Amino acid sequence: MTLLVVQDLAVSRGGLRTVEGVGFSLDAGQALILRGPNGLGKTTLLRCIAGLQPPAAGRIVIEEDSLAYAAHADGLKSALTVAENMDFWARVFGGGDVAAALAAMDLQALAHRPAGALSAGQKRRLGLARLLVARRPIWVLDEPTVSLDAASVARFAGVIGDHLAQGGAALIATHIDLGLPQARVQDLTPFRARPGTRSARPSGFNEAFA
Ligand SMILES: Nc1ncnc2c1ncn2[C@@H]1O[C@H](COP(=O)(O)OP(=O)(O)OP(=O)(O)O)[C@@H](O)[C@H]1O
Repeated sequence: MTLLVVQDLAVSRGGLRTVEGVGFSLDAGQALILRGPNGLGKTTLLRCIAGLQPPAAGRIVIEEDSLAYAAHADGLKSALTVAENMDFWARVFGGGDVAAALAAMDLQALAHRPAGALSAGQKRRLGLARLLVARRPIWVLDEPTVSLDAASVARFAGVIGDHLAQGGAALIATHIDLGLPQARVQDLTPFRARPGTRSARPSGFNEAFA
C-alpha cells in the first residue's frame, strides 16, 4: 500500500526556492533517507511534507492525519515530567501505550523527572518516544539522532525497524549512517534549485510557521 507520493515538488525558504523537481513514493514498510549538504533544503522539504508550509510547486498525496513529524526542536513541556509529557501526547494523538514507548526508548528510570532537567540526549529520546504513541503510519524525521550516543542510535534504528515491520513508513533527513539496511537513500543535491529562483508566493509567506 502506498502511503505517501511526492510529485515534482519544489519548496522555498525566505522567498527563495531551495530544491525543485523532487519526486518519490513511500509504501508501507519502506524507509527513505534524504541526504545533501548543509543548507540544501532538506528541512524545508520535510516541513512542507509535514504540512507546515505550502509547496512552491508540485503535489503531495497523503491521507489526512497519517503523519507524525519529529523536527529539530524537541518541543517538550519542560515543567512536566517525562511520563506527563508522554501522557499529554498520547491523549492528543488518541492514546498509544505510554509504558511501552518509554521502555522502547529506555526512559522508564527517568519517568518522574521533569523534562527540563533531562540531558540533551535524554530530551531527544523523549521527543522520539512520542512517535510511538502518535499511532501515525508515516514518520517524518529531521536529523533524529542529534545528541544521541551510539547505543541510543542503535536503539532508535531498532524502533524504526519495528515500525516498518508493522506496516509503517519513514522519511528521514540525516547525515549519519543510521544502521537501517532496508532504507533507500536519495541524494537531493541534483535537485538544488537554480540560483536565485524566487518563490511565486508573497515574500515572507512561507515563514508563517517558522
Ligand atoms: N527563516 C529563514 N529565512 C530565510 N532563509 C532560511 C530560513 N531558514 C533557513 N533558510 C535557508 O534556507 C535554506 C535551506 O535550509 P534548510 O534548513 O532546509 O537546509 P537543510 O538541507 O535542512 O540543511 P542542514 O543539513 O544544515 O540541516 C538554507 O540556505 C537556509 O540558510
